[in-house]
Amino acid sequence: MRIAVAADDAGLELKNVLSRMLSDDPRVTEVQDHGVHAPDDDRPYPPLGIAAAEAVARGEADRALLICGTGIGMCISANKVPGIRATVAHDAYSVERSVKSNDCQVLTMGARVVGPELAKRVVGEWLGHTFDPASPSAAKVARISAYEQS
Ligand SMILES: O=C(CO)[C@H](O)COP(=O)(O)O
Repeated sequence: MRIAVAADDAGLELKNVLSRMLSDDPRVTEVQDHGVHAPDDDRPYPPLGIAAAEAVARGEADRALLICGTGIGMCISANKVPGIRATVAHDAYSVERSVKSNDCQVLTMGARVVGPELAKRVVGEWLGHTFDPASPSAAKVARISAYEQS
């Protein structure tokens, strides 16, 4: 699985922790880091999250993991990219349903909301879930896509 990651300065430290974890995970074949890379880089979250979400939309990454202070700004930004379904989540059940019910390709987290150990646990679980296009949820997700395309 190819994962695009991005964070603003509030999320940089957690992004680095999670990127290292992803790089060590055998399920992950590539981590694409869209920045920021230094704590004095104060670029705002929208272009960073949008760049990572666009990589998913173009098929260059399978999923994206985006970090800001709350995860909310990254989530709103990523959801503006056509074809992207992004969610903020900090718990195991929500990340599971975000994939299995909603076919979300983007997970966003808040570095000011969740600690690194819980975040690592939740991201590890996230990697293990896949969407079943034959499930009853698929028709509901298709309704979202149809609205977007109309
Ligand atoms: O959490 C953020 C956006 O949702 C971001 O890290 C900080 O945004 P700000 O409160 O507007 O500075």
